[in-house]
Amino acid sequence: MSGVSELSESDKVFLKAFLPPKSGTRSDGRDPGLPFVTLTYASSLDGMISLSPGVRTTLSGPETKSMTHYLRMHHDAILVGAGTAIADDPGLNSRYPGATLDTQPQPVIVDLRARWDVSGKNVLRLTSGRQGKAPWIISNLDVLPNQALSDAGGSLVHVEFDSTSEAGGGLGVPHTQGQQCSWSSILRSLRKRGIGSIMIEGGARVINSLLAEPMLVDSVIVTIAPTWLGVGGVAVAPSPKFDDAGQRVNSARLEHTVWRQFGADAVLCGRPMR
Ligand SMILES: NC(=O)C1=CN([C@@H]2O[C@H](COP(=O)(O)OP(=O)(O)OC[C@H]3O[C@@H](n4cnc5c(N)ncnc54)[C@H](OP(=O)(O)O)[C@@H]3O)[C@@H](O)[C@H]2O)C=CC1
Ligand SMILES: Nc1nc(O)c(N)c(N[C@@H]2O[C@H](COP(=O)(O)O)[C@@H](O)[C@H]2O)n1
Repeated sequence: MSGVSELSESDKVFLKAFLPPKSGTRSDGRDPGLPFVTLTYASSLDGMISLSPGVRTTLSGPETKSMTHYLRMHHDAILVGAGTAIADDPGLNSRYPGATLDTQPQPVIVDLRARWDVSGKNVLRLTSGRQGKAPWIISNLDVLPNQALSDAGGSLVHVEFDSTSEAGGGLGVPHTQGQQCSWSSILRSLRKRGIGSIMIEGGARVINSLLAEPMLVDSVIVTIAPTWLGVGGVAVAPSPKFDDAGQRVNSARLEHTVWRQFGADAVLCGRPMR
């Protein structure tokens, strides 16, 4: 049993304006080289997404879990960072009633340092059971994919380091923590591979870095669970931001917000203010 059930018609109506447009691409005349990006995660009342680094933590109740699987079915791809892949061993498929292999999102893992070994992981188990697609791994290394990955039909997506990121780096040079690929490069390379819409689920480093680039994010859908995880949890807290006068300002903000209760949880949808 997946514990995922159909949403009510009114839940679907609530979410509709925040889903990717039917074509899967941006409808507002903006950059066609980028996919429609939905940032979505579950948070506690103290802004935490897990109890401590590397610990898989259930925050969503059954209703918001069902919502997540509904959202997954409405995107071409679903992305997490290496930290999440290592901590959670996620399935990254949609278990929403009626989901077929065709409607499954493409799993994407950002793992530039090849820290995560996909062999024997849930995502491959689901691929072999035809319940999910074989993953793509965003990598900077100029190496052949892991045997288990290529046997399953998955692949590496090569993305260059951002030239402005800490410590530089380049093709084939193992990078140190701190070197980044720009989100724009990652998203553009996925768009070139046919991804028109992508749901980005986390973890904290991925979410925090994307909140600093509101131009790249179309929708934000946050589940808020009625619980506090406490000090030591993994927080969503983007880097501080300063105005031209050097005064501290809010790091990010949503506009056009709507709220709805799903079971015991609240769901907040909005668009990042640019
Ligand atoms: N409640 C929720 O909804 C969710 C909770 N989580 C939780 O979050 C935690 C994991 O968060 P966190 O540790 O921050 O890990 P992340 O999943 O954010 O992964 C971070 C790593 O991904 C790689 N990465 C991400 N973005 C980039 C980029 N632009 N360029 C280069 N590399 C990038 C880096 O790998 P490297 O360091 O190798 O370079 C980085 O360290 C887990 O405990 C998990 O359970 C996760 C998702 C959702
Ligand atoms: N929406 C949501 N609520 C929670 O309580 C969570 N812990 C997460 N985590 C995300 O979901 C992934 C697990 O996915 P599978 O069910 O294994 O497919 C996990 O990796 C996080 O991205 N999300």
